[in-house]
Amino acid sequence: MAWFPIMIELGGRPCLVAGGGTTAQRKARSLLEAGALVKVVSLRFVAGFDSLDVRREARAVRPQDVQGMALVVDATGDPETARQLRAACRSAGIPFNCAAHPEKEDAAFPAILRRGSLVAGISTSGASPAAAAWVRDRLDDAIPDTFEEILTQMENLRQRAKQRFPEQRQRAAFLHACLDAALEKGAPLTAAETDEMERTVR
Ligand SMILES: C[C@@]1(CC(=O)O)c2cc3[nH]c(cc4nc(cc5[nH]c(cc(n2)[C@H]1CCC(=O)O)[C@@](C)(CC(=O)O)[C@@H]5CCC(=O)O)C(CC(=O)O)=C4CCC(=O)O)c(CCC(=O)O)c3CC(=O)O
Ligand SMILES: NC(=O)C1=CN([C@@H]2O[C@H](COP(=O)(O)OP(=O)(O)OC[C@H]3O[C@@H](n4cnc5c(N)ncnc54)[C@H](O)[C@@H]3O)[C@@H](O)[C@H]2O)C=CC1
Repeated sequence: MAWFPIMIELGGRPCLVAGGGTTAQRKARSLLEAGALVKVVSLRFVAGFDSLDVRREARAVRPQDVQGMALVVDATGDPETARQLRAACRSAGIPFNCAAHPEKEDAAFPAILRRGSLVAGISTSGASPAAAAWVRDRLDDAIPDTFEEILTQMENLRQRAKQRFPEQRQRAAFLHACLDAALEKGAPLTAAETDEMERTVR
């Protein structure tokens, strides 16, 4: 296995989940957290779907269902359904995730950590989803509670650095110095502290 991690924009984009079991429920929730418009087609649905903001269709899934989707997830556990959906996705150029047969998929779900703008996806190349989740949880423990606020400040400081420093080298030095100082302090810097950083770098 040699998987390449890539971030894909799913906000406001339609995604199909085939199957209505607990695995489909977890995949659907994960897609909703990314802002996707989720349609779930399944013969039956577990009760957990009642609290999810998805469009449900109670029927067998068909290859035509993949049309117009940004991503398709098969969580039916049925090899023939997986084969048909994968073929339909392949010919339409749509990324396909198969919960039960990783060897048949083009895309896998990692264990995900979200903290404001931070998104981390951890994979073990299919070896152990439990181990991927364990690494995600350790990462979660290691990142301070204030990280989200610091990240918001860093986003603003990047705009400021682009305006104030003509050279990339200065911009990078300023941004690294601000990040190190904020993490050391455990909170976003004050205006006086960022002004001081700017003077130091000049
Ligand atoms: C290849 C991959 C394809 C994909 O689903 O995209 C895949 C495949 C399979 N998973 C199986 C089982 C379980 N998976 C989970 C949970 C998660 N599985 C996830 C991802 C992936 N699972 C992809 C690779 C990820 C990587 O590279 O590491 C996570 C990270 C993300 C997510 O699903 O959203 C999420 C943790 C999320 C979290 O905690 O946040 C649990 C629940 C638990 O752990 O309690 C169990 C039951 C316990 C167990 O079996 O360990 C089986 C065997 C099924 C069987 O036995 O019938 C297969 C098929 C096979 O391997 O053959
Ligand atoms: N990737 C992962 O993280 C995990 C994958 N799995 C695998 O994923 C598969 C699904 O797991 P569960 O949700 O526990 O199974 P499940 O049997 O509870 O759910 C399967 C769902 O698919 C529906 N379905 C079956 N054939 C269909 C069809 N042709 N059209 C529409 N709907 C159809 C069923 O009505 C049911 O709702 C299993 O094969 C399991 O081995 C299981 C756990 C985790």
